[in-house]
Amino acid sequence: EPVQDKHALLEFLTITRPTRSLNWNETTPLCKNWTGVTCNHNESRIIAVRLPAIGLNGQIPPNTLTRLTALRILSLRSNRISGPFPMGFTELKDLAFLYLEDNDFSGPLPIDFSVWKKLVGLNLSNNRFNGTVPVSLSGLKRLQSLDLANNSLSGVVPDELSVLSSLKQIDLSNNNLHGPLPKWLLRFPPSSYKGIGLIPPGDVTHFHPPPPDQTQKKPKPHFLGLTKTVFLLIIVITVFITLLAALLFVFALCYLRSKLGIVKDNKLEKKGMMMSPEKFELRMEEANNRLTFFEGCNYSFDLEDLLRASAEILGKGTFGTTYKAVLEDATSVAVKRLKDVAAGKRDFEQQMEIIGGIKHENVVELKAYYYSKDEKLMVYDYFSNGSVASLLHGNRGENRVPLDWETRMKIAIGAAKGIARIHRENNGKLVHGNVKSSNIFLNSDRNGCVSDFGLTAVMSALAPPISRQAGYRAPEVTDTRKSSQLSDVYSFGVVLLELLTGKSPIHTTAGDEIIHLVRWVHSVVREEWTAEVFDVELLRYTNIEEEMVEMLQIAMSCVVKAPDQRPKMSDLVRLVESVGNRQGSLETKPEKEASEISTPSKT
Ligand SMILES: Nc1ncnc2c1ncn2[C@@H]1O[C@H](COP(=O)(O)OP(=O)(O)OP(=O)(O)O)[C@@H](O)[C@H]1O
Repeated sequence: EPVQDKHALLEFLTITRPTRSLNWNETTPLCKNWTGVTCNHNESRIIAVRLPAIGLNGQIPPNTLTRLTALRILSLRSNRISGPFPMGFTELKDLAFLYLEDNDFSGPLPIDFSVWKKLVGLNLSNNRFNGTVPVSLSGLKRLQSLDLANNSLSGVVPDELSVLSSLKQIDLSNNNLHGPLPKWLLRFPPSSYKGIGLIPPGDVTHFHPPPPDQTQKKPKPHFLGLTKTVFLLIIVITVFITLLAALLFVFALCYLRSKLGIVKDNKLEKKGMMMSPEKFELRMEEANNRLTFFEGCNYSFDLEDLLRASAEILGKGTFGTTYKAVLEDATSVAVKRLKDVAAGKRDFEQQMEIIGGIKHENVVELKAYYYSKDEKLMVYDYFSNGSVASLLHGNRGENRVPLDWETRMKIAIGAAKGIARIHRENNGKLVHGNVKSSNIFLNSDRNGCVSDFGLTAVMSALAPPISRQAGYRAPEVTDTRKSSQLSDVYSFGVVLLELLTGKSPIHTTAGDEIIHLVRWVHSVVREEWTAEVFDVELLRYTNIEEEMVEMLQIAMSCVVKAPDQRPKMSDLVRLVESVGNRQGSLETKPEKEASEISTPSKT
């Protein structure tokens, strides 16, 4: 463990006291546990510190972070750090990425940037830096992205920066820069230098008074009148052209914004794609929004990190698409990208607060969310073992590991407890709204825990029914907003049937007949062929029949048509637990191989 680096960070923490608490502790292993900190391969040095939006205030204390001389990534963005650019950073010669944007830094930029020869990304935007753009930036041969937007930089844009051949993005917009627009800057989009007084070559909109004509005689009164008219005419024409240009600019901006929406959408869906900081900046300007983390969340990344992360689609569901995102520091998270959100920002945020406020071992915790006009995201821990749906129905090949009875019971008990917990929230009014096996995961104790709840309240009422959900949907639920706690009970009953039968809620037979699980179970039970209902994979256990039948009865009581005849979730916890806790149930061992079993059949 890098002890020296650890002390430097602890000193930094003691002095700065961020408003969001960090889990940095002298006694815990830094490289494994500390939020926002990444070590090198052999854990001898810290190579990355990412502390975005943790409420850092005041100046960076000297001789703290600057002792982390192996640092390659430093992100202190989106805090309230003030004071001059920390000159001690010259010690951090290995820095490849420096993110200090969205702070309150002021004063001039360092004169000599050549000390950070390895810099690839530099973002100092949205501060109050003044002075000139340092010529020494031209020495950063690896620099790919430079963002100095929204500061008070003045002077001209140095022509010397033309040598930055690796530069892919630059943003100098909204500064007090003036003078001619350097030719090299023209290879970047106009948004890179919008809002500054640079004069494009051959600009006709700038009025240059004609040089005084020495040979001209003193103008006669009528001639003077005519000059005035011409002068006024020029002013009118100039004003007209300027207005026209402004109008065109606004149109162009709107067009660009709508375009960016599409670009971003596509990118998110492509693995490993990155959104350019300048486009991102524009989006952020538009939304003025950040990821909102819930208390106790030990993640330390922000939206930009998330958008940069490599992403893989896990699946498309009722409320949107879920991605697995792998961040720079190898953390994996599941990001749900919602579609058809009807709620406004305030209602959405309120609902997220309700959802994120639930901390329970059987409820998948919402870690963070994001809301903007065009994008609504929810961030969860990623469950690498997959959902109960994939454990039950996935991998039918040779190396399939059947889900044993003990695990199925733990899933049922855990899910019941989780849903019951959700039903107690918001004065007992919160509805899960989407109980199904693909929304149930195994927690660290291999108990079921439920996810993807509380969304019906914010979604559009017209969400089209999706067949996969249809199998779980109670008959009275004609659109997703009509979900209730009793319709959750119905869906939970379907999950129980799924666990007992090993069949999907809607599936097709070999003869392409569509089978609705609830109806099928009803028909089989009615004909008193109950044993035929159970999953073949369960029939190898000889001492669980009674429990299976009891569970089947519980499941059937949940899926009755009349909502008020269904049990409450709190009752179900007791019922399911009483079956699960039965002596022997949780220690059942298979006694027969699946191949030895002959299932009862209708004859
Ligand atoms: N936190 C997570 N970790 C791992 N996989 C997840 C996570 N959240 C969702 N998934 C998986 O991603 C896929 C898509 O999930 P999503 O919730 O978007 O759709 P769904 O569960 O199929 O339908 P619905 O939107 O109706 O819940 C599913 O297979 C789901 O199990």
